[in-house]
Amino acid sequence: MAYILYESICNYKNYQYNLQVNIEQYDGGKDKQQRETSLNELVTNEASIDPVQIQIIAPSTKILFIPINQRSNSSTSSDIPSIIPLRQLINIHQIEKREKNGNGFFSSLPRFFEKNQLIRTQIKSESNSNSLNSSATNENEIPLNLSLSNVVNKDPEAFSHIYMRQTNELSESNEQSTTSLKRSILTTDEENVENNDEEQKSKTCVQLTYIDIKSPFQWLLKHLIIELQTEAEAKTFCVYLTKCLSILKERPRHLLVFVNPLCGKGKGHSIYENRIMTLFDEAQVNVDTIYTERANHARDYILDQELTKYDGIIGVGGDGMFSELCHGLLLKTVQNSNLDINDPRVNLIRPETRIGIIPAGSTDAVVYGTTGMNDPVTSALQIITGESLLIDLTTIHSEQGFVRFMATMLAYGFFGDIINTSERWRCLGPFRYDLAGFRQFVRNKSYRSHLSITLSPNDSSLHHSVELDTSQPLQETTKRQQFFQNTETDDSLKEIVTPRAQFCNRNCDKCSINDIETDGELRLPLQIEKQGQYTTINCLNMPCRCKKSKYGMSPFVHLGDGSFDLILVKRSWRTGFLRFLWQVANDSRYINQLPNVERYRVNEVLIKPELAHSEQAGNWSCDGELISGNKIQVRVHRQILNLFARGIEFQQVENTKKLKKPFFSSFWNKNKKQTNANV
Ligand SMILES: Nc1ncnc2c1ncn2[C@@H]1O[C@H](COP(=O)(O)OP(=O)(O)OP(=O)(O)O)[C@@H](O)[C@H]1O
Repeated sequence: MAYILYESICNYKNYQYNLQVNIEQYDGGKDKQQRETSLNELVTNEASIDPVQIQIIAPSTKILFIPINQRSNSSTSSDIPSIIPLRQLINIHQIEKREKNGNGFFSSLPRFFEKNQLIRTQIKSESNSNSLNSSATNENEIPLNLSLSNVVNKDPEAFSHIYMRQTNELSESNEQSTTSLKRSILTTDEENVENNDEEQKSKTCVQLTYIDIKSPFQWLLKHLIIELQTEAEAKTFCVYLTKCLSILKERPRHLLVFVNPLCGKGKGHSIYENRIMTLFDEAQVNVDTIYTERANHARDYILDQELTKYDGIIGVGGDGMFSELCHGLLLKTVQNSNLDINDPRVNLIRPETRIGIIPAGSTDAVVYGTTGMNDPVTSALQIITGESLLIDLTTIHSEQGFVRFMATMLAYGFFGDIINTSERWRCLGPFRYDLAGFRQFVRNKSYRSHLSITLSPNDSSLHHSVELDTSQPLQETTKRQQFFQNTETDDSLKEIVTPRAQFCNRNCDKCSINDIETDGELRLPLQIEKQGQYTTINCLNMPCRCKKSKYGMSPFVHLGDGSFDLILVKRSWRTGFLRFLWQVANDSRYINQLPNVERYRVNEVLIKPELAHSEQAGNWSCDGELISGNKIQVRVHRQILNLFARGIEFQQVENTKKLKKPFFSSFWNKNKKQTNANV
């Protein structure tokens, strides 16, 4: 049942609204523990509301702006949202608006303006100036409340010098210009206040800072200043909403932030100081910041220090920084619970602390995979609102024991060799990767390997009309095993084991399946052995999207379903491998249709290079770092990390599109047998 916690009239510009705070009563549904709170916790002594003892669902609380006295359809402002859900509210406070007689403007401008908001305001003030000036001819129609855009319109002289600075400084489009611009507005404003103190009269306004989620991939911070009728009303409104905000338990209050000053060509420092710190300030999140001084600084700090006072650990950097945080946190949990990390069958325990990553690296595959794009502000806002995403990680073991955790991709062969060569060519700068890639492509090396693959039992493609006798799981495994082993051609096997084409969404079905038993059907892992000559063998825990690959190498891998994708690229002519690379860069949804590519969804894989007498093994790379081993075992750990991220909301864009077969696919299929024979 919906309940109105607060109601009054407010003004925004020259429009009037019925302002409501609606809460929803808890009706005994699921998620009780997390969501309920008692209404009397929200109601203070000052409140006029009857402190009824009801349970409410805090996250469903919303602020409504209902237009009143509509004279025409255009009598509401498009700047004001009709609803601000509590989840999207960052903070609220009363501000005092002083108005100059005649040419009124604020003395209390919002504390913080985002760069793009300032630009938008500027553009708006230029384009709307005529219409607003003419609409203000009648005294009764002068806006009761003024935003920055109106201020500029109403008193062009007072702001003309600021306008000049805005134009000059913003055209430089660097972070510093935004900072100095903020200062310039406030300074000018304060000077005017001092000079005209007697002329001013006081009104009470409320500033709401909230997140605008117009695009699911990009979140923006916005400010809204509304005016209430009396100071008491404004105060009650702020008290209620502050209380509501305080019961959002998922929001972090204290964070530890590691900044890699060298990441992404040295942009980590400026991204953090100019764009992110102000957001944490706005949200009143306490932050302890450490600028890393060497590789593994963050990992060692997490391992050595007591971190229980923090609600989360944040890295400002790229995938390497993310990997450091994972290693620090997971190894600490392993130590604390006396687990043997060198045992390939180790069962890890999920750390309680959440990890967040603010993208500032050169690839940012983790952030692309978990938020949909690499926007530092969006990631910071998802941390502030306490979004949560459980993701899988894999352990990598060699014959020597534990090697490392893998978050994005493990590669043997082509991609490992590129990393190895580019390490030796460091003096060439970033260009070395392209050069090493070209060299490797020309060499067209392939490696003979043996793979023991444990297929994921949760992938529905495996339930291919095999009748199960659930009372005898062991026997059943054998039956299935036989079914797969007796499958005659490579093609029919491929059809059965290729994962379903379904993007991993926020709240996706596959990641929310609880166990290996669903629909009364017992799903058991299935073992297959493979042997062949491969140009590259890749294990992907995330899609690995980046600027150079729209969908990543494995677009349908799921973040939390307890499996990862194994992509095998068999030896082929260079043209065959070029097709694979082209498809990865442009549209990897179809790579399994290439004759030389196989894709499996797996729980575990053991990769053993098989070398003839004088042959040299290929190189291994894991999350962009070189690793070594004669045989490598990769094993997934389901939902082992809790990330501050929302997951990707693909459904609006991608799932509505029908997957089309690639242009060449019919040609490939026709010639598949011939190509295989040639190789
Ligand atoms: N102060 C530092 N000096 C040298 N290396 C550092 C420092 N801080 C972190 N590192 C190391 O730098 C490596 C790369 O960092 P990071 O991943 O943040 O940036 P990137 O390489 O630009 O981004 P990406 O991994 O997305 O391509 C990491 O492996 C990390 O261990």
